[in-house]
Amino acid sequence: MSKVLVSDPIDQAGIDILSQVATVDVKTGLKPDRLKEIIGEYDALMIRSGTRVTQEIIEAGTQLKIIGRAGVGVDNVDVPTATRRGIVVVNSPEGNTIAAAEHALAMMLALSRHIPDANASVKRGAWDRNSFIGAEVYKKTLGIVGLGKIGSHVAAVAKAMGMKLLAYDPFISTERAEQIGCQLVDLDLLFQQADYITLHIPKTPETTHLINAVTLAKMKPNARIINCARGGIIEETALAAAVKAGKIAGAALDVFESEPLGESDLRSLGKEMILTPHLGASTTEAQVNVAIDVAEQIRDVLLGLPARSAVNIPGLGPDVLEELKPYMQLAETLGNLVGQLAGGRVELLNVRLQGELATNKSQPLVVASLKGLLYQALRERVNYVNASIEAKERGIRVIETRDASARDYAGSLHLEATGTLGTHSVTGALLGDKEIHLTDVDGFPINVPPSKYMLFTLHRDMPGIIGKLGSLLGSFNVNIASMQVGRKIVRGDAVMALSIDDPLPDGILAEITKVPGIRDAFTVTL
Ligand SMILES: NC(=O)c1ccc[n+]([C@@H]2O[C@H](COP(=O)([O-])OP(=O)(O)OC[C@H]3O[C@@H](n4cnc5c(N)ncnc54)[C@H](O)[C@@H]3O)[C@@H](O)[C@H]2O)c1
Ligand SMILES: O=C(O)[C@H](O)COP(=O)(O)O
Repeated sequence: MSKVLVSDPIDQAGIDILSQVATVDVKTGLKPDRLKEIIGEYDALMIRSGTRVTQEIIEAGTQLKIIGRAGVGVDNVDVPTATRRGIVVVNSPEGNTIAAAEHALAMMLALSRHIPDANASVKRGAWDRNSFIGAEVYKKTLGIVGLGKIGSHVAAVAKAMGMKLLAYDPFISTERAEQIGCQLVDLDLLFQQADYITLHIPKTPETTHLINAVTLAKMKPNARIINCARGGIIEETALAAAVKAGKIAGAALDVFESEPLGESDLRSLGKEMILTPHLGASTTEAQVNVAIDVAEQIRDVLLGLPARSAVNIPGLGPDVLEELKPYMQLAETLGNLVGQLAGGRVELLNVRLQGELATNKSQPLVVASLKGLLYQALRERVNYVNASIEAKERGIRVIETRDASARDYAGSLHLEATGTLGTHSVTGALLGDKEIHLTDVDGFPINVPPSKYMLFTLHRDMPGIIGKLGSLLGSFNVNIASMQVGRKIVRGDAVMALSIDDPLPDGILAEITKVPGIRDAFTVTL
């Protein structure tokens, strides 16, 4: 039975799902050294933001197949190292969207009305109404940086509260922003005009310290900043200084450069600074959502099925996956076949996506083709996660073309591999939407389902060849299950595809190529 380590607090709903297929150990608060010591026993690791999954941890996790992040941000996981080692990294992109958006809105209102400090003062026994005069958000300008899932929900609620919305997000269109009720502006204008600024962007090299002494100086003295996205987007010392000096009116932070927050100037500020301990996703509803979402994906991957929200398999979202699933198998089979026909070291793989496959959505088929191509060399070590990297490291160039006009089948895939021993090609399609058929080998039309053991010959189309080959195979006790010849012109060159019941015994290929008229022969195992 597989083993899963859960190293951060996860809702029981997720543990119950994992327990259907694995032994689950919940060990939270592990020190990095201890995690490194034990991770080698586990097939899967489930985390939140508390566990840092570094290169060292991943390399010690020799059995790891999947790392599941019960939440959105995977910045605590060394994704490139996981990818290189073929470990799927999954998250829950939407499970805590509402929780995080509501926390940002709560922070905005709490900051405007000094709720945390007013509450603390009443609890201390005071009744001080004058120190807590607030500001209304109605008719104020909210600047939203990052108009993705969380930013969009914040926009919808803020609009209903009567706020004017500005947004900065270089990756979304003006039309989309307008649909959400936001005016898309550049960052400088947003900084200059906003009364409230809320951050909903990932932490990237571009967004690190986006809020710093220079950008803070552009803001209005009554501006208030909310960060429920990621620590490090704000330069904390510069923010503390700006708030202390009254250059801006305040800030509310849920996330910090280093968590848990250590000694910090931020702690010394009064009611103009609200700090929460990374609570954005901490609602009962969000924790159930993310736990179920990620546990289901871990379960699927442990059962050999693909994950729906893998962050390191490009383009393989749930909708695409559902549509492409049968074609992924086709691509893998063709990749494996053409790799064996080409033999030697493959240097170039041409992938032609034809008919209905000639859409941008079909990109994962290129990865699946590479996975098949590399299978003979890497066996179980190659998967959808690391196939592209492994191919690149082996110097395999990939050329991807699309031909929507190919009409023989609804969709078909053509692979051509060029290697040190020559060039070979195969084409395949699905019959009845799921049965794989080879429809072409080296330019010769055939129509056969692939089987585990196959023999292909290139020969002259002339009387007697089939009989001679049959007798030869018979003399080696090889049973033929099916056989088909593909040719372009009568008595020209032809291809023969045979399905055989067992692997071809050693030495027989050389005998086959001695049969007059047979130019070449290839045996493959699929
Ligand atoms: N505090 C919490 O507990 C909590 C909970 C959930 C999510 N988060 C964080 O909130 C952030 C947003 O999450 P989401 O689910 O909305 O993500 P998302 O991917 O849906 O949206 C992010 C948006 O940021 C935009 N963006 C990227 N780079 C940008 C840049 N340089 N400038 C401006 N915009 C840029 C993207 O185009 C996208 O629209 C993430 O950092 C996530 O980790 C925090
Ligand atoms: O990226 C996220 O999903 C949030 O930061 C939530 O983090 P958490 O799961 O540790 O609460």
